[in-house]
Amino acid sequence: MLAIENCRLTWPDFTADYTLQVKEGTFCAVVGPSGGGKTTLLHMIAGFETPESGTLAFRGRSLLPLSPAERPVAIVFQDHNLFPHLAAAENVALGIRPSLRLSSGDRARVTDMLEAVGLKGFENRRPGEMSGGQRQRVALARALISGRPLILLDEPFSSLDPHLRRSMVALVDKLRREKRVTVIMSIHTPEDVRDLAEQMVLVAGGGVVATGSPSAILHDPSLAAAIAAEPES
Ligand SMILES: Nc1ncnc2c1ncn2[C@@H]1O[C@H](COP(=O)(O)OP(=O)(O)OP(=O)(O)O)[C@@H](O)[C@H]1O
Repeated sequence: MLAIENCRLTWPDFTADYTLQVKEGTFCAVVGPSGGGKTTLLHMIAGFETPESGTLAFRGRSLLPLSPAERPVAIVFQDHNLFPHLAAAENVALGIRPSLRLSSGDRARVTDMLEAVGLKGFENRRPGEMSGGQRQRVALARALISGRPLILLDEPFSSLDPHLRRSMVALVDKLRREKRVTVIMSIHTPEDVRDLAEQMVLVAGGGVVATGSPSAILHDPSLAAAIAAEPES
């Protein structure tokens, strides 16, 4: 279980206070209006933002004393954060060996992971030689190969066309099951995750406004205004 209780962050123009529980192994989608606090929530779980108060624990252990590198968390950013001068295999290998001194076992794991995300044969391609969807597959592979049980994805597919976006969400869901990880993904287009996410969290005004099954959230008339505030990317 990921348990977040009254985690508060204050900036001059924005106050956030998050309370949320996510069961392990779940596909959890975070939706809500632009500027509502989705990215801030993910950054806080990853350790890039530190709450002034509250508790944040995974498997009963507080994450707050841990640096981002020490947390059981891997994050995929919207802009993928790949190193442009490194090949796909090296970018993925950074998830297990930041030094890039790879054993033959490491190389085999990288090849297997690239195959799992549908990039067999792309080992030597650099990010600039791949499409947006392929780059996000590399970023996903790097997050998954780390073996960290909590995978955060911050609007990872919003630059992709709707068809590709949906197939990437389906890939994330398939890999979540295979690798038995917990996925928390923020997304601007709730309909893309309606059939696959088990938990949907509506974040607005710096807090969790509602959480439940996607159909419960998306069919609740009192939440429609906040959800409809979402621009189609
Ligand atoms: N380091 C910071 N310092 C000050 N304000 C910040 C900081 N980080 C985020 N904010 C503010 O927090 C608010 C929430 O931002 P956040 O990026 O979490 O929203 P979001 O829901 O992810 O939006 P979007 O859907 O547009 O990505 C915004 O008003 C933003 O300006």
